[in-house]
Amino acid sequence: MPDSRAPSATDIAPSQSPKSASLSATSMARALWPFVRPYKLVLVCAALALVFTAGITLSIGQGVRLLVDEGLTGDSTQALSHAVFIIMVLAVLMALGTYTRHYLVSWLGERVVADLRKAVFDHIVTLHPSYFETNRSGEIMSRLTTDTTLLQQIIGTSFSMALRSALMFVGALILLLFTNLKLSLMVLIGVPLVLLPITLYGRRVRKLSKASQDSIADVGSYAGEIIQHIKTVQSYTRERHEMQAFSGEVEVAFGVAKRRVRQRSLLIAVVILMMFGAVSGLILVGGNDMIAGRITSGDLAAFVFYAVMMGSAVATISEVYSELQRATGATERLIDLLNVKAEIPVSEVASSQTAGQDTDSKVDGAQGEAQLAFESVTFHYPSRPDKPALEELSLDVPAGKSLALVGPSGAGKSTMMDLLQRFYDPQSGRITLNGSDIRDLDTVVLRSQMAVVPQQPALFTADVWYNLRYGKPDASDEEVIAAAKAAHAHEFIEQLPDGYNSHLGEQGARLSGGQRQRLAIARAILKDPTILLLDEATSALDAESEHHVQRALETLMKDRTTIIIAHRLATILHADNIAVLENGRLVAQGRHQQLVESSPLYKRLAELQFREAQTQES
Ligand SMILES: Nc1ncnc2c1ncn2[C@@H]1O[C@H](COP(=O)(O)OP(=O)(O)OP(=O)(O)O)[C@@H](O)[C@H]1O
Repeated sequence: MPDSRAPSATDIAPSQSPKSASLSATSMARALWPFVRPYKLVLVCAALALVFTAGITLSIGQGVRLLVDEGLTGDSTQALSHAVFIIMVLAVLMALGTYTRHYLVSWLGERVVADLRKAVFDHIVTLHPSYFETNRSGEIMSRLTTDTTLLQQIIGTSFSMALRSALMFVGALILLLFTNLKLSLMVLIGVPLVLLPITLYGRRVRKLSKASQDSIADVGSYAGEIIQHIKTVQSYTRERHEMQAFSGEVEVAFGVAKRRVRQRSLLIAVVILMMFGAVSGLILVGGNDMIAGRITSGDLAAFVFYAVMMGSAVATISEVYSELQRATGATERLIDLLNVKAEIPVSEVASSQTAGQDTDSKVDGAQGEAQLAFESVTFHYPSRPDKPALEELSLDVPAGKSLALVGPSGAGKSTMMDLLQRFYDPQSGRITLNGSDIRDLDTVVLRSQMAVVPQQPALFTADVWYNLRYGKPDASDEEVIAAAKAAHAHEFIEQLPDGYNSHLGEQGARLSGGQRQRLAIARAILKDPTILLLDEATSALDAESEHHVQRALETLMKDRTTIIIAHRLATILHADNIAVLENGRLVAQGRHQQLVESSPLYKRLAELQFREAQTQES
């Protein structure tokens, strides 16, 4: 049975350059081969079944000849039953062979595509965040779904159809030549004559079907957008307008579909006419030969059988050929995606985790005290090479102490957090953890020591348990509840419709900003990191929420090395050190009182904070 090792992105031949021009069918096969290779045995069995059924189908022609000559036109009932018996045996063998072929080939298509999807997804989650800034998520999703489905069709159906048709064509041709040379030549000339117009016409119909599919996709995305923005639509009372606009989209789709249906109906009519015309021609010539006694009626019947078989084999091959062209596009896009290099090296620990090895010891060994330092760090975002987001920045955060970052919007505060987590590496200078460059650490070892509480905490469409355990999946229920209590989240969680089993996320329970932050804080408390990266919510929380969040944060920050993008005065006042940033540079650092006296920028920012705090209190 199949080898269980599924290929990974690294199995792809490096010679496949991402910029390669449109792939040829052979290079497509070469690109996909690593995914098919583990299932060689299935492939061989499927090929055997295919050859077997093709052989049986071809021998049915001989059965037909026997049936006509001995059974139908002869006068022995025994010969008739004998001929029917042979046909039945052939039919049973064909059914068995077809079952095996169909099952194995479809299995192979599904299996290969499942592996391909996994390889693409596994690769995507290791990619650099900036990749997702330049590539739309919808496009990446469609590669995972639409492109892979197309390949499944090719591997699972079309390819075996083409192979079968090729075998049939050659087999039928040989049998024809043996039976009657004159009629065979007629077929050889007739098949292309009949197929050419059908193929050309078929291409037009296919183009229209693609247009039709596209316009249906437009209808879908139009409806999707309206549903997503339904509140805006209703509050601006645009329902009628949207109905009309949608109706317009639907009518366009109908118009395209109508043209396609008309062409397709015409194509069917043409096919019928041409096929019957060609067969009638054969019967006319062959029938004359039969009357003249040069061939038997069975020969003629077998002849027509093989001629039709050849015609449909050629038709199938031309159909598959155009599908293959669509599939090369899909393969190319998938291979390009698999070839995108992760700029930050993929973690060895993460790779061995996927391979099921024990990695806890490596990760745990890195825990302990955490002293952080930025040493003359200069960093440009890849999309902004001319403007540094951080410039010659040097800062120390002693183990267990807190550093508050303040500064106007765009000063570089979030960039510092990104660099600490190694979403990017600085172009010059270095960031150290306990004296060693974080570039020398495995990303999993580095990130496992950190917990991040972002401004807009990400909640997954799952229950509270799952969301809180995200950073520590093996935490017990008691540990989760203790973390929620420490984060002042337990009470409101209990009040949710299903308590800890309530579903959150997109369509889940609606949580306030403060509640979301407290869930994120609980998640961080549960992870129990040595380094804490906090981005305080900028939107004003109500006094009670603010109080809860502040107390939760105090619990969380205790004895941990903390870097916090501070928007609240209380946080700033309690920080061990405050760094004032402006345009990517460190302009001042110290405690609150020192800075009020020494830094005009800080003084201004602090005054704004005071004013806001006072307004909120009054
Ligand atoms: N992904 C990105 N690609 C290119 N430039 C970016 C990217 N993210 C941020 N920048 C730029 O880098 C600079 C620093 O941005 P950063 O987000 O670190 O500022 P910030 O101090 O966190 O601001 P805010 O308080 O508004 O969040 C800004 O000029 C910003 O436009």
